Amino acid sequence: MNLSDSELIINKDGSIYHLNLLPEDIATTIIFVGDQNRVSKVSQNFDSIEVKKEKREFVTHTGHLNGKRISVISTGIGTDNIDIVINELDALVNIDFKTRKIKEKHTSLNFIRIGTSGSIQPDIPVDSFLMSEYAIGFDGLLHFYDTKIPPFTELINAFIEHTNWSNKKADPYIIKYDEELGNKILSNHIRLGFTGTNTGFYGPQGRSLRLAVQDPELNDKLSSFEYNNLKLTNLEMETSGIYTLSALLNHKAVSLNCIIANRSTGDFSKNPEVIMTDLIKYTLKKLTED
Ligand SMILES: O=P(O)(O)O[C@H]1O[C@H](CO)[C@@H](O)[C@H]1O
Ligand SMILES: O=c1cc[nH]c(=O)[nH]1
Repeated sequence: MNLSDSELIINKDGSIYHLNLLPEDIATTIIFVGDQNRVSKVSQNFDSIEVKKEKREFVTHTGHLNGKRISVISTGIGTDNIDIVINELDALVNIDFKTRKIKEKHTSLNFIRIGTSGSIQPDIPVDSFLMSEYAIGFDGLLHFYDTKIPPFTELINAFIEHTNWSNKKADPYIIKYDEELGNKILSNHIRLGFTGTNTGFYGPQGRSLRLAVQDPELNDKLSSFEYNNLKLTNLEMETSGIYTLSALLNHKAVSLNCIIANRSTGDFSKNPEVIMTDLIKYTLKKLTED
């Protein structure tokens, strides 16, 4: 089946609609960052930079480090942007833009998110690093796809009961990291965690400036939830979407979090840029050593 012009949208120069990238512009190892200014903080560590392109909040640099080709792309904020980024990256490698047909040979990409996040446990301090072993999505993205991902039904039901989850919100869903890719990056500098992916930074993460939230106890319920020794550790805004689309499209994904806020103690990192630089350098070292 040929994909129509309105489904697979290709710009006049042959690049994909939002990312503005050609198939040859991306490596198979791709680092995601939320903030476009973080892209050059990653690529300044490369030995050489081959591609620099951007459109909207999606900035891409592709280069080489220690003989390995790596891309870094800013996703902007939220799983709605992740839906665009991962579908378009997958199209770049798995759809033939000339015939508009899905290629017979599948190419698998490695996605590594390097993001910031807020801890919800007092013993996970600011300036620490966390790899999301599991993510629970409060954003609903998974429900728009015909998914065969096995649901963690008992865990989700226990969560819904513990939090008295409002049925006006999207049904939470749970999804795991890619263990093989995770093990390549993991060390005793990084703890494994269970990450909540929210559809906003304020109300959805229980922050109240001038607006009251629907459930002021929600963050306490999130941090007190425990099921088979699994406790929720931190909140951010992309991981569940990255894990879901990677699993559905047969790519590998891992999400790394710099803990810059601790929601239970009220702390915020004194120098988030320094700890982010540490995590970037650490991750690049792990990705390029063999
Ligand atoms: O620092 P990034 O990677 O953007 O990640 C976190 O920061 C943003 C909110 O400030 C959200 O995108 C959240 O997931
Ligand atoms: O508390 C936080 C900190 C960073 N990013 C988030 O989404 N939440």
